[in-house]
Amino acid sequence: MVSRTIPVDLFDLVVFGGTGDLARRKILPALFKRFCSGQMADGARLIGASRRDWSDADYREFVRKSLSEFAGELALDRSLVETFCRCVHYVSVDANGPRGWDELSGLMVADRVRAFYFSVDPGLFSGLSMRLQDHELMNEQSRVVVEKPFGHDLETAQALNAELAQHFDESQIYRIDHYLGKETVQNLMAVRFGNMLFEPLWNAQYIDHIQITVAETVGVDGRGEYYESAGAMRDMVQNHLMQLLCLIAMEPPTFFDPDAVRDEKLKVIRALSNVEPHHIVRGQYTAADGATSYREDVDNPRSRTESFIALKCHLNNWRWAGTPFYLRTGKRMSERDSEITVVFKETPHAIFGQEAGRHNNELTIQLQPDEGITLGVTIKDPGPGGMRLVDVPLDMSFAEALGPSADSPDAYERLIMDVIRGDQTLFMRNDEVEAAWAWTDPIIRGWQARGDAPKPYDSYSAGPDDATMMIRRDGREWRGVIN
Ligand SMILES: NC(=O)C1=CN([C@@H]2O[C@H](COP(=O)(O)OP(=O)(O)OC[C@H]3O[C@@H](n4cnc5c(N)ncnc54)[C@H](OP(=O)(O)O)[C@@H]3O)[C@@H](O)[C@H]2O)C=CC1
Ligand SMILES: O=C1O[C@H](COP(=O)(O)O)[C@@H](O)[C@H](O)[C@H]1O
Repeated sequence: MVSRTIPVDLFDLVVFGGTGDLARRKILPALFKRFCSGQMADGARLIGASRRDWSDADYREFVRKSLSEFAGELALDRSLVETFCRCVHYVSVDANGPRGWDELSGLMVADRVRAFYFSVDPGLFSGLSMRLQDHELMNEQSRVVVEKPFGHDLETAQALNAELAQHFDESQIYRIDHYLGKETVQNLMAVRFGNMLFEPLWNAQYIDHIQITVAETVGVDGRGEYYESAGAMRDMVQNHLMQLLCLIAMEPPTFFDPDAVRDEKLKVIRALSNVEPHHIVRGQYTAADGATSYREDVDNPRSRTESFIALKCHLNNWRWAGTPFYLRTGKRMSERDSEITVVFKETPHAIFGQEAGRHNNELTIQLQPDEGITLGVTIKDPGPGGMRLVDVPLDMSFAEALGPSADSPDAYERLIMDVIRGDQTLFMRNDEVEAAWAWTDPIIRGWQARGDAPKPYDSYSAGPDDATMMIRRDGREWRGVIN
């Protein structure tokens, strides 16, 4: 089942790195699903580009395999797959040399949107940008899509921004953070700014603290080399968790338009305080339950890279002064669970007495799996036992509440269509990315200077005990299934 939508303008989507892992697992299936939904107008094309000497037919075969593996039931419909494949082309292009550029140029059609997706190593961005310009491939409706990682630190991110700015206008650059394309993440904005109910209470006066957890059961899989140089802080916190924090904490933008939203997010990042060393716990998974250790996975018996991080931070602004934000993310944890929990303060006075129990309302925004939003409300425990209080959930499971139309498109489906529509709201601006690095860098430099080693934790566990102790010292507990 795919959500049907009106077609976007006619486009050519050129995927540099079209034969790579990301294209195979995410980009091609996402485009196919949008095709099935009727969102790709007749004549729109996907053009795969990479060095290998393939024909259209070879690439179509690659696309068929990708769809059968990653596009679910839709890919069982062979006539759909074959009709889609007729929109698919391939050019052999070298980002670092002259090969293929004239051919690519010759393939382009005037008067349609051109999106150039850089799904390659960031070391190739410069060559691609230069050649796109030299071959006059950019028209007034052209965009470039840039994958993560966007830099390794502030300095490299600034250099990358400067490099891109030499060739493209900021309005043409779409920096992907796929978390922003997740349906529930967008719903977070709808819930906050589409209801009168929450916003008056959305501040330090009523909110005790906020938790953001993004836990994965997978390890680093085949990405050991990249991950060794990144770790959880650069891989997840600097971008995905930061974006979630922004959306939960930002002021209401005046309009739902790209710059209004990104201006507000930027203010949040700039308001982040430095993180004290004792408010950070780094961990590294060890072998357990038949699973390999992190060090085995990355083939480095001395690795000090973190596969888990938990930290407490504050926002230095009027709305949030005094409200801690607890962030944690890790690989090889006991469950796949991404959620944000907003824990409200207790009522100021316990009219039913302490023996009735006191409770905090909690708003839980579940990103994955099973997207939904739950509000914990305190009621009387039923029965004749007197006034005892109990929490019950007011549940907004999207699938139950909205039926089949709640079927969420994958983040890449949404984001690729936004690129074609020319809507940058869910993409990161240059200053946002740099501000995120400016906050991240001193934290990393701090633990490097102290020589801190990550704490070991068992694969498929809740992470290091120190993370539990960190929040417990504040008289609080991690929420959700991992605690
Ligand atoms: N895979 C993932 O899950 C994720 C990946 N990313 C990012 O996406 C980008 C791509 O990752 P991924 O797909 O995994 O990488 P892969 O190594 O699987 O693919 C790299 C692609 O680049 C092509 N390529 C390499 N050199 C050149 C060149 N000189 N000119 C033209 N094409 C070239 C390769 O094809 P050929 O060898 O034929 O040229 C291949 O298609 C990276 O920046 C990565 O960090 C981001 C999030 C998740
Ligand atoms: O960007 C990344 O995200 C994935 C997690 O994405 P999700 O959509 O499956 O939650 C993570 O595994 C990867 O390490 C990171 O680079």
